[in-house]
Amino acid sequence: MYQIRTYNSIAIEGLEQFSRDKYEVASELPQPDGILVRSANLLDLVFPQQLTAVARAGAGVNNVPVERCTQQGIVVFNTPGANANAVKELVMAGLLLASRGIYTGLQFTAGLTEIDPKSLSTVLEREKKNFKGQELMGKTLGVVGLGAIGSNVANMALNMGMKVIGFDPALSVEAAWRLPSQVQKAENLQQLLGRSDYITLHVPAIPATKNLVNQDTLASFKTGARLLNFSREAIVNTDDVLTALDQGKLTSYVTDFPAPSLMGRQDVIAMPHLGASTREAESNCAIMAAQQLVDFIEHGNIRNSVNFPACELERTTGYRICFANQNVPKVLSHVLNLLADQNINVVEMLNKSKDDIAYNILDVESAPSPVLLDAIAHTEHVFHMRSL
Ligand SMILES: NC(=O)c1ccc[n+]([C@@H]2O[C@H](COP(=O)([O-])OP(=O)(O)OC[C@H]3O[C@@H](n4cnc5c(N)ncnc54)[C@H](O)[C@@H]3O)[C@@H](O)[C@H]2O)c1
Ligand SMILES: O=C(O)[C@H](O)COP(=O)(O)O
Repeated sequence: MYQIRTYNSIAIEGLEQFSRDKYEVASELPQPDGILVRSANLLDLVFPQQLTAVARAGAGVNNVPVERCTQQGIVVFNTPGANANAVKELVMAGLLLASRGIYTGLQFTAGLTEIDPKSLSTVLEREKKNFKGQELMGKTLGVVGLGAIGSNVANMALNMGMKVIGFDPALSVEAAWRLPSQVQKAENLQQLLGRSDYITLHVPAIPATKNLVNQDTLASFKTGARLLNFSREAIVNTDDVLTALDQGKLTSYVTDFPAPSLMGRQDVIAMPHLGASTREAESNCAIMAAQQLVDFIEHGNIRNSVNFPACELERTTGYRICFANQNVPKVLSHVLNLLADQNINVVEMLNKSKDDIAYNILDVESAPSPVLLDAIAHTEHVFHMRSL
């Protein structure tokens, strides 16, 4: 039996991907083969010896110690795009909340519990001027990061009659194809910030994006701009945003990652990390993460890993050897020689690399002996080996 340890509650549709005759899935397993996680913080977790994979049912992997996983031969997966529509829809709500007096207006009407019903309409009509807003149509939205979520948001904004300008220095070819031609491409962040009435952030939390919005970049914003952060807390310097709000540089800040100092302000709309919290997104992410985990655990296939190369091979024989090694010459040829020395024929094989890591799948004609497998596992530069 394989063991899968869950952190966070994972949608049932995902858990159903693990057949009961092969898998034990629970939140309290001491020696898991795989981990399934959402936002739980694994940064300080000591990983058990036989752990082979961590699957993040979602996009951001800043709660997973990816570098340490790589060093320990643990493959980290995420689920690109599986919750993008959910985030896009909440960004749409965020744009409206930042534009109209919805939030303050609701607070006002909620406080009218004691009012005389006969005067209600008079009071509402008298006070509504306090909650006047502006329309999105014709305004410019700056989208920072044009990946799965950013490109969806750009499309949505165009459909709402907004102009859209985008910035993404590392746009993938796939993402570029998804992007509507009406999206203007900013040459740099500063240009985007200076042209946008609304700015929405859709970048990963990585060292390069830490404090991306800070005192200096805020200086490039149009006065009165509105900022939306559905990415991560670390991408925005909260103190600098508070100063910008106080000085009127920013009109409002909508965030899915509220810091304590942001609470209780009328110009901050703070949500409790709700971006991916829809039935559909939770299910999509859980199914995708679980299927990737099963395919890796049972067949060694790698799809949507953030630290290992993509490597998928249809099974051609009953004997499969998978191994990972430092991406240096002669490792694969050494392993092939070990197999040849034992008269073991390779029927199909795939070798892929990503940065410093190479990963190999070898389908062989006959059963490799424990001694041969041991020799492969101990080949110089090999740091992970499984016979499946
Ligand atoms: N609020 C939520 O619940 C929620 C849900 C999903 C994702 N997220 C966050 O949103 C992030 C983006 O998700 P995604 O699915 O669109 O990921 P993605 O990988 O598809 O897109 C991220 C894009 O950001 C770009 N990028 C990286 N550094 C950049 C920089 N310095 N400037 C501009 N662009 C840069 C990348 O090239 C990529 O195109 C995630 O990493 C996660 O932190 C939040
Ligand atoms: O990166 C993500 O996918 C989101 O932040 C969603 O996180 P969650 O799965 O904890 O809702």
